[in-house]
Amino acid sequence: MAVLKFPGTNGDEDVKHVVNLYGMRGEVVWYKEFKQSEWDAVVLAGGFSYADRLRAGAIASVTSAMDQVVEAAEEGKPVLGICNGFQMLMERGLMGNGALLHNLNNRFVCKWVKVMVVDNKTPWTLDYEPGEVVDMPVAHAEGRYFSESEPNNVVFKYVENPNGSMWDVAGLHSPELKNVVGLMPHPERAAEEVLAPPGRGPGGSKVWTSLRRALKHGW
Ligand SMILES: NC(=O)CC[C@H](N)C(=O)O
Repeated sequence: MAVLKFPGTNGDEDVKHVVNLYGMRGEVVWYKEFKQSEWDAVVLAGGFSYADRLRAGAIASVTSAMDQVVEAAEEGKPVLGICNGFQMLMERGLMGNGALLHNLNNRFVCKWVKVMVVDNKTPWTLDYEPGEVVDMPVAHAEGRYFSESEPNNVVFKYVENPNGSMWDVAGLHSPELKNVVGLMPHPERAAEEVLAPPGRGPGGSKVWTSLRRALKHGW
C-alpha cells in the first residue's frame, strides 16, 4: 500500500506502522514519485500539506500525484483519505457535494470521539456492523462538513460531534466509487489497545482488518 506524503504531511509514518502491524506492506511514497500502477491501495495521510494554504487540501488536490490517485480510484483500487487526505479528496471533487469548513468554534479540535459506522459496504469498513459505534481521535481545524442537502454517501457519523458538522458527517465515500473513502477521525491512531485513553477503545482497528480482507478476498 502506498502512503502518500506531500510537503507538510505528518501522519504517514503512523499509517505505515499500522498497515505493517496488520500484516500488509505499507510504504511512504513522496508525492512526486507516486505511480499508482505499482500499488494495490493508496492512503492519503493526514497533516498540513502546503501548510493548509488557500484551504486545507486545496493545493495537494491539484498535483499530478492526485491525478494518479484518481486513476487508481477509477481502476477500483481502495483509496482512503484520512483527515487532511479527506480534505484533498473533497477539494478534488471526488466526494460529491459539500465542503469541509472551519470548525464551528474556529479552533483546532483534538479529542477522542464516538463515531458510528453507517456503511460497511466499502473495502475500508467491511468488518464493522452497520450502526456500530467506536472510538477514534480527531485532530483538525477544518473538518466541519457543509452541504446544501443531506448527502447519501455517508460512511461515518459522529455520535459526539466535535466540530458542528452538518448531519454529524464524519466520513463519506465517493458517490460513484465505493472504493474511495475519506474521514476526519484518525483510524491509524486508534488501532492499538495501548494507545486508547481510559474508557475508549481502538475503534479504528477494523479499518485495517477490513482492508486486509478486501485485498485478499475482494469485497
Ligand atoms: N490532522 C489533520 O490531518 C489536520 C488537517 C488540517 N491541517 C486541519 O487542521 O484541518
